[in-house]
Amino acid sequence: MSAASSGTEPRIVVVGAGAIGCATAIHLQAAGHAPMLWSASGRRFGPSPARVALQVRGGRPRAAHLDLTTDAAAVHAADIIIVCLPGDAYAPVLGRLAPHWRDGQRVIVSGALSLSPLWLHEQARRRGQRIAAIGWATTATTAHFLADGSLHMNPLRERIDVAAAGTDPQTAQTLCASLLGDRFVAADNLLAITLANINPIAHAAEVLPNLSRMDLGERWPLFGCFTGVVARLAERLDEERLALACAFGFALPTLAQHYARSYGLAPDALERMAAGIEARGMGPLGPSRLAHRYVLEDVPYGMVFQEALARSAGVPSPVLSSCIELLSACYTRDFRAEAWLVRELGVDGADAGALYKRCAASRSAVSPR
Ligand SMILES: NC(=O)C1=CN([C@@H]2O[C@H](COP(=O)(O)OP(=O)(O)OC[C@H]3O[C@@H](n4cnc5c(N)ncnc54)[C@H](OP(=O)(O)O)[C@@H]3O)[C@@H](O)[C@H]2O)C=CC1
Ligand SMILES: CC(C)(CO)C(=O)C(=O)O
Repeated sequence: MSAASSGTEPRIVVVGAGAIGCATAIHLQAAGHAPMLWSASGRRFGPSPARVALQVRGGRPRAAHLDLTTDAAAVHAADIIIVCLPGDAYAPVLGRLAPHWRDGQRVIVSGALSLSPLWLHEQARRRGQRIAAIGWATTATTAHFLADGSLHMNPLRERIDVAAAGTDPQTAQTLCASLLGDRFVAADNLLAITLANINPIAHAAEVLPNLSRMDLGERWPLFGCFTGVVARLAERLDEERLALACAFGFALPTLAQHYARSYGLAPDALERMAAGIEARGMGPLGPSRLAHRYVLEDVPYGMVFQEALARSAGVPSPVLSSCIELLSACYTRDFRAEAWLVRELGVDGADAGALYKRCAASRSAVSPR
């Protein structure tokens, strides 16, 4: 019997010691939990510290202390695992952890891209493991490390859409609310939360007009440079995302609504909202190198996935495809070929209705005991 089912505090492990992993763990602590941070590389805090100290900014400056391990046995022992990794870490890190899943575990993918919870759940089933894989459309909060090593983190978002494989959406919602409060909205289908993730399109609009800044290693404020030109590209990409969602019957929040719920602002023109985020000191610097997750994660795991889905559903996505094309040219990389999850899940050329039903069926496929 797990700790959770015996009525004691569930053992929670947060996978990924980046800004979001640390910020999620700190929010969990504030909600009365005792999470353990698990790091694959041990890069940020060293390979073996048991307890790490962080200076936290954003609101009242304070110190936070987190338990940290690099031992996969901690993941095996956990009742709830919260994955805070970029898409390009799914294969190396989750591939390494997969043999350590055990029956009854709930694995939450924060900011899930490319139907990753469906992939985790189906993979586990093939291994004979009964896990519930839960996807959040976005992260619990936004956060970034500052140059002095301190962590800037924002408050929890007002709304996070959640869907699941291996358990029903309401059970997933209740579990998530028990972790971080009443901010989770259950979606029936994992496709809905994948399309609700605005990062791929927002980041494409942000980086494309600023690629030479990244190439030159400049310091530039991400939201401070979110001018009208960025807003117009973001709006066109958002229209295509929402039209695709609509073809599946999902009415999703717009990018402006997402920013409103993430930063406590009133919905407005995107460039004015961005200026508001910047003025409140809530935004990060833009990338100062080309090799950044805004491209390396978001193109193959977000945009190429969305493009394949749009093709399956017969929904035009010319601006999305043009952005993939341009970024592939600028990076001299074939981002479409890098999108292994699209192939692994058989999304390209799939019948859109069949994919929808596969996600729907996965909810009740195997429930953790
Ligand atoms: N930061 C933010 O405000 C937001 C982030 N997100 C999403 O949340 C996720 C995590 O974001 P964030 O914490 O900022 O990201 P980071 O780039 O800081 O990466 C998080 C951690 O993932 C692991 N990792 C990163 N790249 C690789 C790789 N190539 N191979 C193996 N492991 C890797 C590392 O873990 P370790 O150090 O433990 O080895 C790293 O610390 C991303 O998907 C991001 O898009 C979404 C919205 C907002
Ligand atoms: C920039 C931010 C916080 C909001 O778009 C984000 O989504 C990210 O860093 O991944």
